[in-house]
Amino acid sequence: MNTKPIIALDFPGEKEVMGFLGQFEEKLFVKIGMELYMQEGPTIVRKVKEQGHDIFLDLKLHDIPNTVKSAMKGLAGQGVDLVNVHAAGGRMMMEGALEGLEAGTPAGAKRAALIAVTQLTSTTEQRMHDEQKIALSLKESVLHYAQLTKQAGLHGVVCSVLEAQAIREACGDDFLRVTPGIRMLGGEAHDQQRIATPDGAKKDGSSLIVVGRAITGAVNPVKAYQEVCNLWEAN
Ligand SMILES: O=C(O)c1cc(=O)[nH]c(=O)n1[C@@H]1O[C@H](COP(=O)(O)O)[C@@H](O)[C@H]1O
Repeated sequence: MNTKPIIALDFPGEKEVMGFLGQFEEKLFVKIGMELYMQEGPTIVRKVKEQGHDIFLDLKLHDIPNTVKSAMKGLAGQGVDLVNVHAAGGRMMMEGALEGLEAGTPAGAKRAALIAVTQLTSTTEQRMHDEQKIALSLKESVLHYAQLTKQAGLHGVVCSVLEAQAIREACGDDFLRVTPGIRMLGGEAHDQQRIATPDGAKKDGSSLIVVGRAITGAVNPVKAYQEVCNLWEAN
């Protein structure tokens, strides 16, 4: 798997995406999430893919097993490299997602890696207790979801950097820890609660980092991306 920082293309439409990507000379690893996909659909996936970039399609599926299986079957034909579901959907749902992905991947094509979101990086332990009524610590909840995800046969999880090391120890180094909530030192957190710097992420056990606004909101996105890469690759 490509280990470059994944840039979250959280833009309202194709025009903004192409304007952004046009500033880069190298091939990137990008994330197409709900904001963009709801506007542009599979077309934007195809167009970004045609430019040679790797794609994490982040639609965070969470439904009954049969529905997620069928949806994944459809997504599998879009040629993306990484896709996700919510671990809270349960083991059967995750197994269904994997089956759908296998069934929908065209013969001879490489199957996308499948990961599950544990606790969103915008969640605090207090909010998890109050709103989800989970009585564990946040780290225990994330670890529980990671182990459930591993039992279901998926390739890894989305978590914050704060839990990455514990997941590596419990689930092994090959089990992906994909960590959003990345900020440069002193950068604005926005709606994120569990944040870390790119070098902190590397030191604390992330396998891949997802970076959105620290790059897309920068005056010079190419320079910001290079700074993130330098910190991520330094250790
Ligand atoms: O699955 C994700 O990618 C995801 C999970 C999570 O727990 N937290 C999280 O922020 N994300 C995504 O990662 C990106 C983070 O964006 P920034 O906060 O702008 O860096 C967004 O596109 C989120 O949708």
